[in-house]
Amino acid sequence: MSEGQHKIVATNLALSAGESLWQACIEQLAQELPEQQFNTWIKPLLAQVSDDFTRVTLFVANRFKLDWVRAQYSHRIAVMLEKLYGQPVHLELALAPREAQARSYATPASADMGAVAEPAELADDSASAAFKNRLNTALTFDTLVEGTANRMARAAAMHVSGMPGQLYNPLFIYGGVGLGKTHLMHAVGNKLLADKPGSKVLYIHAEQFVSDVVKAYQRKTFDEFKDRYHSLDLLLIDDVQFFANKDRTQEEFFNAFEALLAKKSHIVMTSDTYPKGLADIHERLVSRFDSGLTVAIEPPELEMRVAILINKARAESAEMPEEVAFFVAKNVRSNVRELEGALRKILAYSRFNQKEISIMLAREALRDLLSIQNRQISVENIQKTVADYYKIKVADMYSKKRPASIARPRQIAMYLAKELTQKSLPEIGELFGGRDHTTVLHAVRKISGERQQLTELNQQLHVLEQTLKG
Ligand SMILES: Nc1ncnc2c1ncn2[C@@H]1O[C@H](COP(=O)(O)OP(=O)(O)OP(=O)(O)O)[C@@H](O)[C@H]1O
Repeated sequence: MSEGQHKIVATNLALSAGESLWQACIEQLAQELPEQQFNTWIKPLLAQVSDDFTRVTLFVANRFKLDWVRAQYSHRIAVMLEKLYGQPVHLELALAPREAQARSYATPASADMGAVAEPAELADDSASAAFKNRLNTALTFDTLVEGTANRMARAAAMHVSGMPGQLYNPLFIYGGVGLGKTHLMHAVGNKLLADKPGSKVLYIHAEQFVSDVVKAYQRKTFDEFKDRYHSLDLLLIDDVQFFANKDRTQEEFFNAFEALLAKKSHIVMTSDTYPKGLADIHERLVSRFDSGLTVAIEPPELEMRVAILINKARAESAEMPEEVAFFVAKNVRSNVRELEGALRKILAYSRFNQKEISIMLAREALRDLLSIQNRQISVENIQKTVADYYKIKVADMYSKKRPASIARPRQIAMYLAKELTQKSLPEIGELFGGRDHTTVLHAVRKISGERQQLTELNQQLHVLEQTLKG
């Protein structure tokens, strides 16, 4: 980062909203990181958020700290900001100018500019975090809105938190991005701890597990690693698809899995796909994943999206009229994280302009987002996306070939064309190699009927829809 960018500090870019985004981020990091690490590296950071929320610059006191924060925390911070905001956030690190340091680094001694701890000491979070459960206490069953989309998963999670180690072990929760899998997992841990405070619970992202395996390997500390993982009462492990192609990690996870199940500890996992859909994970592990209860979380339906918006606005001490919530929910359909992003924009917009929340204000606040949503999805795009997904040629979308491996993706593409575009049945037929409109109608009916029955097909359609809606 060049010196030139220091002047950003002086410019007054959407400070309140930016501050609240950054505030939410550091509150989350405070929950997840060992206190000493948090106080030393995160608390002293000064953040500058651009007014469209897409760029965050973090100012760090000196070159050493800058390198350290970049290496150790920048990825994590960027992921968290993206989670909080609902869209990718570009993160930059810069050296803080002197006047900003004087103004903003008036933090406790641990954050003293001169007092730089040894990296080796601080890098070792495996020991200091050994009994930190990494749970976010805000993510509970109470704050999770229930609807048809998550009813099964929620009921199973509730059951596990009440009677761990018994039914549904492991509990495998899968679904698309931002649908509340992580939230549900934390809720299980928080409820168990509320009921039985002495329980040993750990929430961990699969990537962190990978990194723990690597550290244990490098430092030859597998005994400590095993002590740590094999002694838990409840292991919550997020996004296990990240184990793909990591043989050593898979082996260690397999061992932990067997040890935990043998002592009737509970394991809850999440992933973006059902176990058999996981790529590059050993079969013995996949079959273990599937040996308890596997349950999907679907994208929330309209009424659930409305309830989520109203609840979340209330949690921010704001009232969102129902008609505004309907307007937003109809336009933001893909996942809850996006809904949260939309809500944050509306609240910030209303606060800055000191205006009541109305449909007009929401339309204004979400201008960019709505224009992206309204971007036309073309039949050609659907054909290409579906062909890529099922690994067939785009040309097969208009060919006369009939083997099931081709005919079925073609029917799925026809169904999506009817769902996601304004085209009529004859127009769609025309674009699929001049087929009759009754062929299209048959495909649409068949796929929409099967979608109700077949969870796997439903899941594939969600992935395709999310990809197409961008
Ligand atoms: N039913 C719900 N009620 C209230 N909040 C929800 C609900 N579902 C999701 N959320 C919120 O939406 C955000 C995204 O959820 P979460 O991080 O749990 O998604 P995820 O499925 O784990 O996604 P990813 O796979 O991308 O990590 C969180 O802030 C979460 O609290």
